[in-house]
Amino acid sequence: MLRIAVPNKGSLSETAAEMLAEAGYSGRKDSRKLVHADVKNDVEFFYLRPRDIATYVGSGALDVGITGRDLLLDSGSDAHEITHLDFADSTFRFAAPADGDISEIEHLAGKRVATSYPTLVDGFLRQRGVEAHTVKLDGAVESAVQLGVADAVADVVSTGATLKAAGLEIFGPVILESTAVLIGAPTKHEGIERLIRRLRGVLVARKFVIMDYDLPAAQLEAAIAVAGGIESPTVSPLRDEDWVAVRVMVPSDDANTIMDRLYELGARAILVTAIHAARL
Ligand SMILES: Nc1ncnc2c1ncn2[C@@H]1O[C@H](COP(=O)(O)OP(=O)(O)OP(=O)(O)O)[C@@H](O)[C@H]1O
Ligand SMILES: O=P(O)(O)OC[C@H]1O[C@H](OP(=O)(O)OP(=O)(O)O)[C@H](O)[C@@H]1O
Ligand SMILES: [Mg+2]
Repeated sequence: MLRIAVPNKGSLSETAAEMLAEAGYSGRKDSRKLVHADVKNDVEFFYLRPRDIATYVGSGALDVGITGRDLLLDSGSDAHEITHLDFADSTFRFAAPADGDISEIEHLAGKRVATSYPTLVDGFLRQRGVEAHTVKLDGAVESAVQLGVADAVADVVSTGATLKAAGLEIFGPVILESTAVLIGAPTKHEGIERLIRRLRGVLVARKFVIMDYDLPAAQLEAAIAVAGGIESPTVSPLRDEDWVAVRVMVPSDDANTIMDRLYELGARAILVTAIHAARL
């Protein structure tokens, strides 16, 4: 049985559970349950704190897990990143009071930096020869400066709203671009390939839609230049020989722009449908 670590709470847990459900796995029904076996698919899920997942997978106790790239790197574990999962995108940045005297990484020398990711931050500062003191906090790191326990922070930034509300401003280089990732144990379990294929299928189903349209045959090359599909569009004859029917996968975010451009080329009856599952 493939043993899979999934986040039991926090920002990653809901989407991770949704993706596994879309990949055809059964999940726990009761949010307090810590283990769930999906016997039909020969996998067992362990619901763990996101921060602990890399430790379990790196030790080989579990075969694979879903966590954040920032948490993986901060853990220092032997687990490795297999693939990104396209959610929980964030950057990891330094920030300090907007009107203060810290605006470059060098200004952190001798200062206190609050963070929930001390290994990551210490390593980054050391690499750049800056000697600062990290203050380890569990969360709500943005309040540390206002409350006087630190001079600057290093934390996850998504919209930037939390930093702004705390009167802090980003400075210095990007410490890390993070995202949710699938991580694997040092020794590979044979069942992992099927899980990866299923999750990649979910990513495609989430990211792409199918577009069907009818087009004057003479415009085919121009239309393919607008939307070329993943490999090559399906082109079928219509009863009227001057027209063809085209089917192509397009990124869902671009669907409306592509429809506009195809319409301008003469395409008609443009239909967009969702993909429920995919194996490319
Ligand atoms: N606002 C956010 N946007 C995107 N990703 C985020 C955000 N906040 C946290 N993350 C990501 O979620 C992961 C942290 O998981 P964790 O469960 O600790 O989230 P959390 O929301 O901080 O949970 P907690 O309830 O303990 O605060 C990290 O990979 C981090 O980059
Ligand atoms: O840039 P933003 O969109 O404002 O998001 C970033 C904030 O989100 C997370 O906090 P979370 O809600 O997880 O609380 P925490 O600090 O207690 O972990 C993260 O730690 C930042 O504080
Ligand atoms: Mg958080």
